[in-house]
Amino acid sequence: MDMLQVENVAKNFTMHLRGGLVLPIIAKVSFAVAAGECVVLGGPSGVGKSSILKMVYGNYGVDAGKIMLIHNGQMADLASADPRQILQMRATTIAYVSQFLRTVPRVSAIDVVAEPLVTGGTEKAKAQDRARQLLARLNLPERLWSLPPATFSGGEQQRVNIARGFITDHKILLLDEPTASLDAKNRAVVVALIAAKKAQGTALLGIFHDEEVRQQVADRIIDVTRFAPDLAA
Ligand SMILES: Nc1ncnc2c1ncn2[C@@H]1O[C@H](COP(=O)(O)OP(=O)(O)OP(=O)(O)O)[C@@H](O)[C@H]1O
Repeated sequence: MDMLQVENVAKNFTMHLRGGLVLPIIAKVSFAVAAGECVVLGGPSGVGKSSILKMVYGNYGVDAGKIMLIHNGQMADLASADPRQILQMRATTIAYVSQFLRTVPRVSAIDVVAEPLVTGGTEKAKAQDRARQLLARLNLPERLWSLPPATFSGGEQQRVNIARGFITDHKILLLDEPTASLDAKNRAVVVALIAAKKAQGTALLGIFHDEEVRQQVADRIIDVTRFAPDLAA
């Protein structure tokens, strides 16, 4: 069953500082991701992979097309959803591991990780237990768990970010280079966590530059070059 269907999506960027110049980035982006499948976006740097992920998460607006997902048992179009609806979709349906953790002052790593579960109504102590399990699995030293991640290393912050993205049972999980700053041992943990999500029926859509990781996780690779806009039109 398709959990996510991207249909004829297009994205332009308008350069307001350059007299409103419109840059077409991608067009006619169409693909689907089924439950239990990991689809990887491929293609050269600058081709639009991150832009697609940001549109699917609602961070970037969409200039044309639809982003259909099963939300609360019904098909819904994220591309035309209002901000309040997008936040509801993020609370229950669609999760995202960004390239970099956005740290919040004075919030401990455990609470940063537990927050998406608490927001979804899980009791705080239970959410923190789950957060501890994930941080241990990702080999984050226990002495760091109660500290705010602002001073953590790049790889430590990324592991907090991964734990936060993987803690819920959302049916769609977006991954923007989750293994980029990790060592081999922790890359292998992330590959195993992805396999577990697939086995649970999660639909995963991601960007992985590491060829070995990509081969291990991808059921299908979509070359985004094929969505380059037809500039002759
Ligand atoms: N907010 C923005 N404003 C203007 N142009 C943007 C914006 N975001 C992305 N772009 C442009 O859109 C194009 C696609 O960028 P995107 O980050 O999606 O590519 P990518 O395939 O993910 O690249 P990489 O592999 O290097 O991360 C690039 O030419 C980029 O400069």
